[in-house]
Amino acid sequence: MALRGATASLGARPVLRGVDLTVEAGETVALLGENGSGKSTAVRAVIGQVALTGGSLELFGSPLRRFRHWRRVGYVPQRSTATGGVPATVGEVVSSGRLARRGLRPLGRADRAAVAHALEQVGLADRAGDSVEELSGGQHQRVLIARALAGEPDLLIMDEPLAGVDVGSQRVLADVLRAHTAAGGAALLVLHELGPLAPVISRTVVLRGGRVETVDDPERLHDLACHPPDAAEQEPAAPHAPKIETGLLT
Ligand SMILES: Nc1ncnc2c1ncn2[C@@H]1O[C@H](COP(=O)(O)OP(=O)(O)OP(=O)(O)O)[C@@H](O)[C@H]1O
Repeated sequence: MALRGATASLGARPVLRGVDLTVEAGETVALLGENGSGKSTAVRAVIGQVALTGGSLELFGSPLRRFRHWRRVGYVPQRSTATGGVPATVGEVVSSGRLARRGLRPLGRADRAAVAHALEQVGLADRAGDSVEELSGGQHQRVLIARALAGEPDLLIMDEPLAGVDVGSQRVLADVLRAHTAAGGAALLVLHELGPLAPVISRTVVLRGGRVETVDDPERLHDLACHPPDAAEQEPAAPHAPKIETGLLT
């Protein structure tokens, strides 16, 4: 996946102002930055939900206008936008992740196996028959992750997957990502903090004001990404800070 010089506006507001962002097979890239810096807009541009006004987007080597293999892309939206009051079981929600693959055909054996595997990966194999309304917030998030995994995507995109999620669920996600990239998949995650995901992040990209921020001092990544500038002196840097994106992508 490659965004190059991407610009986009929401209403009259320019939100992306020249973003370069690449994610290669086998990589997990974290997109960080302050509230309103354009992270969600950038990932929504990658899945075609926000139109670019300039620059380009390539998915698996094809320019967006020629790209048809959406089944290769799995998306986990910000939790609050995804599940408002839909009465469905965990199994039904996760099965909907197969839609792009099977169209309107009934679930086949491969579909059922993928759904079962996805539920197992997120530790919800025993909850398939439960209503999603009976789940906690963190379990809800796991369901959305399982829904994306069920589609067996090559590129997994998640918008703030750690929001409101306990350490146990964060570790589950780290395991999911490890398995995904070990199998050659790629992932792009919008995050506010790396937390337990730090060991599985290959690269971080920091957005500020709709542009990729140059981070000269890797020690300051954590502060630049997660805290307002005036808090920068108070917090230590993440112990295993991954490679920092400099804004000059090739
Ligand atoms: N529908 C909209 N119309 C106009 N402006 C919008 C709209 N949605 C978001 N914005 C603005 O676009 C900018 C970027 O928003 P975006 O959601 O991409 O930021 P973000 O980095 O994901 O923030 P957060 O960390 O708070 O989720 C913000 O200034 C926001 O106010």
